[in-house]
Amino acid sequence: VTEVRDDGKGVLRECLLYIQKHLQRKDVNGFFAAPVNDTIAPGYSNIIKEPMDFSTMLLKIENDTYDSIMDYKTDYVLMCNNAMTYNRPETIYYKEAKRLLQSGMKMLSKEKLLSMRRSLG
Ligand SMILES: COc1ccc(C(=O)NC2CCC2)cc1-c1cc(C(C)=O)n2cccnc12
Repeated sequence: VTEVRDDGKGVLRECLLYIQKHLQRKDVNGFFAAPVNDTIAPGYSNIIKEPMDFSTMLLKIENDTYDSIMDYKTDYVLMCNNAMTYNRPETIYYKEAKRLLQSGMKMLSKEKLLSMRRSLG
């Protein structure tokens, strides 16, 4: 049996792709699928200094930019917080961001990650 020598980044990439697939499924309208631009959101680039969206996070996963799941979680929280900063609480974007944040924190909870790490061996 040839032992699969992994540089470690491969395992992390697989985990992150799995996590992103499940988290992005919650974004049914695709509001977080691509960068927000000033045309659909007036003044967005003046208010949000560090934009983030799922397509950018996917690129970072594929380029092995993240060095841990917690590193990925930082971008995920940033994406949700941006939406809760720019949009008023009564908007669909704020409400979706709040929902994404809650479901994401369950998936990215310490317990969950520990059990995932244990199952990966
Ligand atoms: C990639 O971002 C988007 C893509 C598509 C849509 C969209 O289909 N909007 C229609 C639903 C009512 C208009 C909205 C957004 C969108 C996301 C956001 C976020 C995430 O703040 N946003 C804020 C204000 C206005 N539009 C948006």
